[in-house]
Amino acid sequence: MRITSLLLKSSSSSSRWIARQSRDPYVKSRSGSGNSSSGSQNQPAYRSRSSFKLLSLATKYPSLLGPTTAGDKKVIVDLGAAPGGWSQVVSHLTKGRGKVFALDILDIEPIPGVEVIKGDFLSEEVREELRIRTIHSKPTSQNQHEDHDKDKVGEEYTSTFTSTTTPQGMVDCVLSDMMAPMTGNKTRDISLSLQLCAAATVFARDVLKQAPKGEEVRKEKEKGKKVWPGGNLVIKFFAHPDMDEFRSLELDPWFGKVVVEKPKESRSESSEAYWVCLGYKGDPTLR
Ligand SMILES: C[S@@+](CC[C@H](N)C(=O)[O-])C[C@H]1O[C@@H](n2cnc3c(N)ncnc32)[C@H](O)[C@@H]1O
Repeated sequence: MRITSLLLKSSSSSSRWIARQSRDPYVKSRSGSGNSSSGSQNQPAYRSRSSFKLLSLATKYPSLLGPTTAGDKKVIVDLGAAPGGWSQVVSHLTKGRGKVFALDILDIEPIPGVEVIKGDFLSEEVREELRIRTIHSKPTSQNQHEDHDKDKVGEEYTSTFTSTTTPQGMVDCVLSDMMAPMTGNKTRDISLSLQLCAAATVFARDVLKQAPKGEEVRKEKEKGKKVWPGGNLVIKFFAHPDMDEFRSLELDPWFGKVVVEKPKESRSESSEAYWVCLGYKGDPTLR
């Protein structure tokens, strides 16, 4: 194909993209009138269109960012966080009282209360650094690390946790909106996406708070609704039979409840969806 036709092809797809963006209400409200710091009192401006997907999920699942215990500080990990929309939402919903770790290969402009880590999540060293940072995060009333308190920082503290097993997770919620650049080759794209899902899942198993044995699910006193006391995981995936198999083997047995969600803000022509995994129960073979 000649380069001119490639250019023509890309310019017509660019115009389609621009037209679609200008019609998209979530793109319009993302940055107010072009100023990303603008926004109303109730609805702050967010950096990404994707922010509205997380807002939608958090509205449907009020304890998504962590079991709602008054005064409890949440620890939340945001994977594939750039430009920072989901972290802004988390910071907003936790009223700045949570501890948020945002990781991406790309730069993320600072967000108050959010600790940014730049690195490739598929690198074992990067995952290990993030895991250690979550262990150093401020303990919550529920955490079971009282013997690893703040004065145990530095080498001793770190070396205690350099093994791949965390005795008890510190994290209330792991969010993954990670998405590798699409190559157009479906087999390759699904395989890359599966790799990211697998890395996020293994990491979540290592760091999430685990529901106490025998208390994996309970009913709320007032409304009689079911609640899952363990930590939660949200992962973006692309619909494919391999993904269904991944879910039934790697997610369903480990969580109290796993649901597929396609927020209305997610474009209908995209095969993306999210697994919302509630109530981490731990290794099914050990229960
Ligand atoms: C859809 S965007 C995330 C948008 C973000 N949730 C927001 O609201 O601003 C997907 C992100 O995944 C990141 N990503 C893809 N592969 C990654 C990897 N291996 N490690 C870290 N980040 C990765 C990309 O750099 C990209 O910023």
